Amino acid sequence: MSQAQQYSVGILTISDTASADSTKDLSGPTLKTVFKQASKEKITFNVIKSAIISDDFEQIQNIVKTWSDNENLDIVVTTGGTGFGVKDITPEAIEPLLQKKSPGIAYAMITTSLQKTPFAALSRLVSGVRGKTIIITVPGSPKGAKENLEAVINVLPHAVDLAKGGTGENVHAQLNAQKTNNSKDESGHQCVHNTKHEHHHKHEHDTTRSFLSDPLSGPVTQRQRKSPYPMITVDEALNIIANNAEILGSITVPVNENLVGMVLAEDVYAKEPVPGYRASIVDGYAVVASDGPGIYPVVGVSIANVQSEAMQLKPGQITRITTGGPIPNGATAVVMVEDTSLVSSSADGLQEESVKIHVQARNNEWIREIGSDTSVGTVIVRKGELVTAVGGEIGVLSSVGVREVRVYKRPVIGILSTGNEVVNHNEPELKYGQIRDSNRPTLLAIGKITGFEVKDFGIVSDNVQELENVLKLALSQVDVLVTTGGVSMGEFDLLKPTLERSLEATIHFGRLKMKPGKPTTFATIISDEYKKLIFSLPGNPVSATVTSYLFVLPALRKIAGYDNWNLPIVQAELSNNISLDPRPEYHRATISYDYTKGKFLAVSTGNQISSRLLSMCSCNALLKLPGKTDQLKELVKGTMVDAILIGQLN
Ligand SMILES: Nc1nc2c(c(=O)[nH]1)N[C@H]1C(S)=C(S)[C@@H](COP(=O)(O)OP(=O)(O)OC[C@H]3O[C@@H](n4cnc5c(N)ncnc54)[C@H](O)[C@@H]3O)O[C@H]1N2
Ligand code: MOO
Ligand SMILES: [Mg+2]
Repeated sequence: MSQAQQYSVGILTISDTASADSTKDLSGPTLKTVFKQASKEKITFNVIKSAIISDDFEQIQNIVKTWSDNENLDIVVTTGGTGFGVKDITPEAIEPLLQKKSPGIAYAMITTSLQKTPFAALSRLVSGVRGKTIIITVPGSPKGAKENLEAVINVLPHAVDLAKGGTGENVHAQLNAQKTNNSKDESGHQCVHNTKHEHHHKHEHDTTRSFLSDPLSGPVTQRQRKSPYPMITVDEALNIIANNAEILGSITVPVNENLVGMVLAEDVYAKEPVPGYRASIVDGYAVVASDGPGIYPVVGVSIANVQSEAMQLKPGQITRITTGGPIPNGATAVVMVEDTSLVSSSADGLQEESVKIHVQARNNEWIREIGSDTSVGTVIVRKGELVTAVGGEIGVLSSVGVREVRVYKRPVIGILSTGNEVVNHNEPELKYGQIRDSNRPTLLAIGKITGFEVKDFGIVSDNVQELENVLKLALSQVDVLVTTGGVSMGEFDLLKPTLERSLEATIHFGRLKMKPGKPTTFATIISDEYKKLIFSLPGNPVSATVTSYLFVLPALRKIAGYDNWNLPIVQAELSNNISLDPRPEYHRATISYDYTKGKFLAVSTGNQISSRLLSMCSCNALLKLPGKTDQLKELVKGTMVDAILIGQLN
């Protein structure tokens, strides 16, 4: 405890002027001084990274990501680009990188500045946590930067400690020992250490709301000509989705065939043994093994049926028994009927009187002991496990007297297509420019085959009001909403602004480094006290299908409580050369097991253009191909690649 706590810091100056001439950067050095002055014997801040860049979206993101993800800095402070100037984009670049937002930090900074100037109201600061790094943005003016950092610097060590999984107590002690000038803790303020706790109320983002999408009412002449959405990787996207996909709770359901497709919310144990009594494995005679071969009187019948109590057998006696029948007390083995012969029968010829046993039975031969199949207390299904029809879980649960189990609630999914040109697929005739809706039938089918309840919300035209109405209606009825179309750069691509501006949804990402599926959009909204997920998939039919497997299905599986919600991946050998796309590609292929080679072989489904839905036909795997580089333009036949299994192996 006496050792000083060390915190690594990076300072990023974001300014066109300063990046052209570093001597113009005054805020960077000012912030460094603030950190130096705040370093005392117990807590020291070490500024180990600093950089000056222009107001460039991608550069900002790259540096902040590197400093947090690769360099593992404790604190990253950016200065500049937080105002209302046309070039100011720092909050827009930083916000998508934050895995947890901390509007309180921005609030503390702005409140302090407001005491000096009303213009502080124009400050658009954002802050939060990425991994184990606390990221804060401060204004570009040296005065504002200093003032703002000083307002929060004393809470940063505590924030870092919590972000790193600590309790924060250590830092509290250090801070108290250091007797910092504004220690709130001395006045009895309690910190919340439960970092898992989430507040589910509607305006969680209000203090930091900022939009990347175009305004809804603006003319086409004013649309952004470059997507403002940072292009993130598929893995980053899956992480974001996983952080937002939460289990919905559990329900108790009876054990029957409807349990198939549900995921257990508890470990389930056998309540009764199987068999519940010592039982015969064959049809024959229960004997006392030590009697040996010989002729014995048949003193009773022990058939697989109700018996009030076990019969009693003495040495020198045998009983007839059927498969599954209860072994009489005193019997030590069963002899198969094939190893016996009838010696005498009753006068009416209906009953066996005595039988010859031809063989020497071994003790316990052909006897299933109580609980030898399933003993009491055996785990039958574990929490997080899926109940399948092949797995036999339903049968075993039935056999041991488990009549009900607790399972996770399954998410209800809504599906809709968007587009003025899109018409129902069974329309008798198409007008020029119309296309048949193939996305909705496909996604409805995927939802159904993967065991989820799907609701169809039809085709919605590219009209903000109609979109808003249907989206709201759908969101009131489902847990996860999947839309297709209208997420790219076209003037009728209205999903992003409608979600963000009309529905007040939070868009977590709007562009991915992948093919197909680049404009895939993921948003969340708090509705009916629940966090609902919205996947706005691209309209191109292949893109919609591929992204529904890659993103929607894992999310549904996570919500449904699957322990293992990722899709299975196998390695497969390419059967053709494949030229690489600049973006990492999810190439549709048919994979099958080749016994002579002892591996899976992958055959491409042909032309992979995102409109060619035929490339999905007979596809059972998505090959994960890397993006093209100067060194690697093509993967040759024979290369082993990861294949995400989306269909049956034939
Ligand atoms: N200037 C740019 N244009 C495009 C970009 C880009 O980055 N810059 N991205 C391209 C990519 S990649 C994709 S993918 C598509 C995504 O488009 P949207 O999500 O906006 O979808 P729409 O524009 O509504 O439609 C695209 C295409 O798909 C057909 N479609 C739509 N819905 C259905 C349906 N339910 N069933 C069958 N087919 C459907 C639609 O008619 C269009 O042909 O954007 C590129 N453009
Ligand atoms: O990424 Mo888009 O999905 O090429 O077609
Ligand atoms: Mg479009």
